Amino acid sequence: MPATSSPDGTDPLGGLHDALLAWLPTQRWFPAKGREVAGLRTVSHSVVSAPDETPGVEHAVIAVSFADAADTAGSSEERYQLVLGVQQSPPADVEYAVIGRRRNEQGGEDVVYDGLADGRISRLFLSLITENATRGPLRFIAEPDTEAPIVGPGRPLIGEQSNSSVIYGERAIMKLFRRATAGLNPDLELHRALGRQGSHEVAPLLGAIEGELPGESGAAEPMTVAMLQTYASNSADGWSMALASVRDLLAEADLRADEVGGDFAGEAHRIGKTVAAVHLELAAALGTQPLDARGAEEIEAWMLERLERAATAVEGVAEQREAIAAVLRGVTAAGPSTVQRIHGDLHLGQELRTPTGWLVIDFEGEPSKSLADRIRPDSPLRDVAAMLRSFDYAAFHQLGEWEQSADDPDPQLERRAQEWADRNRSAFCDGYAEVAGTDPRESPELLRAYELDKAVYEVLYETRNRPGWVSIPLRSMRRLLAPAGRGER
Ligand SMILES: Nc1ncnc2c1ncn2[C@@H]1O[C@H](COP(=O)(O)OP(=O)(O)O)[C@@H](O)[C@H]1O
Ligand SMILES: O=P(O)(O)O[C@H]1O[C@H](CO)[C@@H](O[C@H]2O[C@H](CO)[C@@H](O)[C@H](O)[C@H]2O)[C@H](O)[C@H]1O
Repeated sequence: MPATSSPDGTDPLGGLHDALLAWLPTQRWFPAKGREVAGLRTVSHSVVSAPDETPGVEHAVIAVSFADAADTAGSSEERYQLVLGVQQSPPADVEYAVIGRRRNEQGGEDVVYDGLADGRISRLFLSLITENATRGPLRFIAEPDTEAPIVGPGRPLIGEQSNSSVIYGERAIMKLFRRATAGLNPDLELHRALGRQGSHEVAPLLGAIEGELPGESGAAEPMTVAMLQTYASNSADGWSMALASVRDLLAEADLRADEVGGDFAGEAHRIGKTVAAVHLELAAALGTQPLDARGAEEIEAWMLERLERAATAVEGVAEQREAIAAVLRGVTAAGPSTVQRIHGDLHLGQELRTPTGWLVIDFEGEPSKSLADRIRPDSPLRDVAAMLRSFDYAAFHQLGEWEQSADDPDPQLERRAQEWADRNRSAFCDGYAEVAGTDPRESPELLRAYELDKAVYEVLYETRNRPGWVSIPLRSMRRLLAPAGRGER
């Protein structure tokens, strides 16, 4: 059971709470930027390093409470995991990751910093995984029948991320899940299931770190701390590739989407095939079940509840509330279908083009959903719809940079962006149908409901994270509501 305080009864992170409160909003993975933080408490704390090891390594879970409990995620307290490095004089290259200072048992002061910034700590974690070691409440587990490369220190991944990853010599990548949630993380669960299914569509799993989280009753519950997988070197993500293609098209005023050098349709087709293969493998590994009327009502109720939250937060949604609800009701109107485990938050940035094909990454599901909701079987059309949304995003997000003024959009540019989106959405569906054996476009009501639900989610997501982007899903919402599925953008 993780210690919640030091042996003398004091909170070992007590003196650091103010420093943590100042540090957290500066972290990319902290999703609650802009929310009013009411307080912080230590939920669990344990020492991971052996007594003679330098630097000291600690694992902690903190709970951050918010003044605005009516947040879009609806929670007033969120739990996060920390790996801390502790040393009196840490090397200069971790200075940027310093959180604060804390008195030590010798009467001196230690520097406490984000441990993943320290290559010595990431190297220690990698070797503990290969040894199947246990340290305090943490269990380091090598994936059976695989061998993690023993390489030097990890280097932190710099970039947009909801968690924190370190890369080991272009051979392996370890992701520390920042949100602390009891239960098996679906990213680990589905990578494990797909890997054991022999999937070529995901990067092979190499290991994991599991820990414990004190539950409501005080009893410890298992929790996924981190996941180690093969690093796909020489890969490019689908979002960057798609943006380059749209840029080429917008720059070539006289050419059609199929005539410009950077046409993406061939890749969109391959991505469609890859996503369908993942769905078939997930079905084979974890089963499918028929979606009866009750199940459909539950999914629909969830969508309608999200619509209410979005309508309360965003005027552009409130104005269209009834029309949106009518489309979402397509879920119960559509008749029987099948559900299974799916990705749950698919987009072009979750797909990596390697020299041999596409890989799908990050099976955590939508970050704002509870674990129970993220692992609930759902229609594969949710993933298909999310990809269709992503092609729209890629097509329209650069338009602002090309348009003379947002109030005076250039209809020619809009037409060209629309042409790119249509071409790639179709290519994706063609590829999907080829492998899945069923064409998603043959279920138009359900597909439209899932697409609109995703757009509603995106309006909320962008309002909170990237307000400058909110017009992208708002425009798509108007298009999806237009009578023939086409309209004002
Ligand atoms: N197996 C992998 N090989 C190469 N790069 C990867 C791999 N997994 C993730 N990445 C890179 O790390 C980034 C973040 O990974 P992701 O799983 O999406 O993290 P998060 O859940 O924190 O958003 C990705 O956008 C990609 O650039
Ligand atoms: O990658 P995450 O699992 O953190 O997913 C969240 O962030 C995504 C943005 O990074 C967000 O995706 C939205 O923006 C994408 C372009 O940046 C676009 O391709 C997607 O279609 C759009 O939904 C995702 O919704 C969110 O959950």
